[in-house]
Amino acid sequence: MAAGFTPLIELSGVNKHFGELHVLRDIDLTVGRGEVVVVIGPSGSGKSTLCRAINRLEQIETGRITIDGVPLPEEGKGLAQLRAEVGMVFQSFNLFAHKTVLQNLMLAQLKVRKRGKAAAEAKSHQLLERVGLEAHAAKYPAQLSGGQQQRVAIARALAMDPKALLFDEPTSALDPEMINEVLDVMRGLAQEGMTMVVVTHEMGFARSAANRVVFMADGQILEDRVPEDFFGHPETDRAKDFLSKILKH
Ligand SMILES: Nc1ncnc2c1ncn2[C@@H]1O[C@H](COP(=O)(O)OP(=O)(O)OP(=O)(O)O)[C@@H](O)[C@H]1O
Repeated sequence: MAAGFTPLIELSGVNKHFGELHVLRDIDLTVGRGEVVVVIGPSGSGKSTLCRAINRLEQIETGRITIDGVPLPEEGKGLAQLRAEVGMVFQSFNLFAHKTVLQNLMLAQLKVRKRGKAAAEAKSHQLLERVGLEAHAAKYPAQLSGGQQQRVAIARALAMDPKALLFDEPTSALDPEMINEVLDVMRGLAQEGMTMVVVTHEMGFARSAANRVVFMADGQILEDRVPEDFFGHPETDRAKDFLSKILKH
């Protein structure tokens, strides 16, 4: 964790296998309140699995994950609450196709947050305004561009008043011209102090918005440093190799 932050998300000694594959190896990671941690690394290094483990979309075998000092709940109500408090934004948006944009934003507010209809509706409109999509409230996801759908997904996560947001390759499914409209919303959140863990291949975002860059390879965290240090002087051969390949593109 960078200096000046207090811990919000803590992983210690986390291990997970998929069959023979040791996908998370003794992961220790602390994310401070208000900190933006960008997770990068080669394909298959365990970045998504790490992100999903924090939201308990993947079960870990050994180790401990806590949010605000409280271990992740096992199941049931506590799990829905966790996923509200630590929202996740996926590569594929995961909006309900048969619901309007407004309904997508309202659903979990009514069901999980137990907000009244008027309060949920007001909050939804306010967030749609914030991500620049107020005019699209009555549309269905398929009527929006990918970038717009992802901004709806971010607004939906924000509607739960999360303590933190996890982003799993939020721009990987987007056409290049739409990437920035999503990254701009994320930069805004970072500036406002949202705690964020972001798995991404967008190195520009990592450089400009991250407090720390976590570099993973083969299920391990090999480097965990401030962006200037990581990009300026990567320490491990794996990171040097990764950066030389990715920065060529
Ligand atoms: N449900 C699963 N069952 C079996 N293997 C899986 C499963 N999910 C992921 N894996 C494997 O675990 C490894 C790590 O996957 P993960 O998606 O966490 O990597 P990643 O670093 O996010 O990769 P990418 O950048 O390609 O998304 C990969 O080899 C992947 O094929």
